[in-house]
Amino acid sequence: MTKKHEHLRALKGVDLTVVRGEVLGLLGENGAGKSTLLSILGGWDTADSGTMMLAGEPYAPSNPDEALACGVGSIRQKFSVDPTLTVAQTIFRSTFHAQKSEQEQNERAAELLSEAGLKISPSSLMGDLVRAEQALIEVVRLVAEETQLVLMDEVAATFNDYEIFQFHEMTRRLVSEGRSVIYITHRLDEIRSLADRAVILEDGIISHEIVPGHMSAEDIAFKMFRREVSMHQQPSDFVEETPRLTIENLNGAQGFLKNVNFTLARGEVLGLTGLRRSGINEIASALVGVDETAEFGALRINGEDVTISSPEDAVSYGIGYLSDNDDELGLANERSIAKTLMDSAGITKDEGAGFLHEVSALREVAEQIRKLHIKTTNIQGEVGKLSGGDQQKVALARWISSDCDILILNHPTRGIDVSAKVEIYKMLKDLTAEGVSILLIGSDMSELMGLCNRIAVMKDGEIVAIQEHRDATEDTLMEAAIGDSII
Ligand SMILES: Nc1ncnc2c1ncn2[C@@H]1O[C@H](COP(=O)(O)OP(=O)(O)OP(=O)(O)O)[C@@H](O)[C@H]1O
Repeated sequence: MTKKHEHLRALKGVDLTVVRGEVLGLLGENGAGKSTLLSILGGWDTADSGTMMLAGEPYAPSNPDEALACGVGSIRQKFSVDPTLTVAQTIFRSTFHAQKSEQEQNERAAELLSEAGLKISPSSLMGDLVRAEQALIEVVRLVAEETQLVLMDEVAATFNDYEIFQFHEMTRRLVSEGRSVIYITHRLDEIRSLADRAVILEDGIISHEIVPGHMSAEDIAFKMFRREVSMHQQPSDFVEETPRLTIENLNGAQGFLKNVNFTLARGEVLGLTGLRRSGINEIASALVGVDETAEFGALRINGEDVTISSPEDAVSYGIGYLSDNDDELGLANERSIAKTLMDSAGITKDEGAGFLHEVSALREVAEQIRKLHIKTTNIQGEVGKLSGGDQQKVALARWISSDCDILILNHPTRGIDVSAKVEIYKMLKDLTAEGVSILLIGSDMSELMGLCNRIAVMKDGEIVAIQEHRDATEDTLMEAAIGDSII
């Protein structure tokens, strides 16, 4: 199979076989062509040349509905759900059950949900579910649609360990029933525990086929990047004690956040983690002035009381926020990569030296693109045409090069390949060495352990533990996050 996007040869002759009852991992660095390949398999795009056979029959879907009619369904990287539909309506939306009464749909959905081991009500609104639950419902939908080949593109990028466990359980059930799954992820622990087999896509060509369960993450990374990638990170030494940000008795999110207290020191990375609906995202909304119900006993920056009523206010106080929601990344799809990276207007407090001078600014942009391995042949090209992981790098790079003293980064490395992640860890450490303070909201415990000086764990809208790096392990963090809940 071959495919060009404009002048870029995204797929240069891919040969691939998927057998019944297997999870096939699809690995490769950002921009390698993985999403392009799945888009063609799922009928979202068409190949320039090549043929596909499905169960021995020629297969060439011209749209996703045709693919679904042939038994091929996808959950895409940026899947969206209709928040106004119920769970049952979502599950049956393209099946004959959609014509049945609400009660019948709810009953049948309850059976499917129970077979999948999910405790979600069929009448819940999709908009009330968290992202991981929405993804699980999407899988149930594919089961209801009798999909035989399921394509999953980076669906679990922001899931916590428990959500990944649940998602993998469901995926294994799909294959044990004879379906096949093609699974894209950048989390090598995920691929090692889930995939029976994996292929590595390298610059539009399949370069390796591996059995990931038999290999270490380091060995897989070596095959992917043809060099060693250091997987084990340690946070920088941190000595500064002066609080830069002080939060006292924060209540918000319509009463959900309760008496939250913490400080963030100069040069510190404070992790913030928790299971679903723990309150970690709500803290970010309160801090950047989006949550109108937020009330602070005290909110101090460098010891001074401040009031923040909007993200612009936050920036004026030197607080930058990288959301984990694609729509809130602040990227305009049609803008050029260079302009997006250069124009930190509204982000930089002081549009000083480097950024005023176009030539040195462009040089800086080129350097960022090189360091982060952003795959593009044209820095004047549109941001929206970069691969998903490369767009995330651009969004993050803008904040890294801003003048903000405090960065709130929500799942900053989601969708980014392991090699570029290591570069990003270095950049974040350099920032903290310069005195920048980082509140790192995340679900990947090993990443938090590798970067954070302290990690705060939330549960039910409260901070239930703040663990020093030297005392914390992935297990102690998970125990605090779970508490006495029965999951
Ligand atoms: N619509 C488009 N127009 C132009 N170029 C595109 C378009 N879509 C993708 N590309 C380019 O094709 C290449 C492959 O992109 P693709 O999204 O398939 O990569 P990927 O392996 O899925 O990356 P990631 O891991 O970041 O999701 C990239 O260089 C990307 O910039």
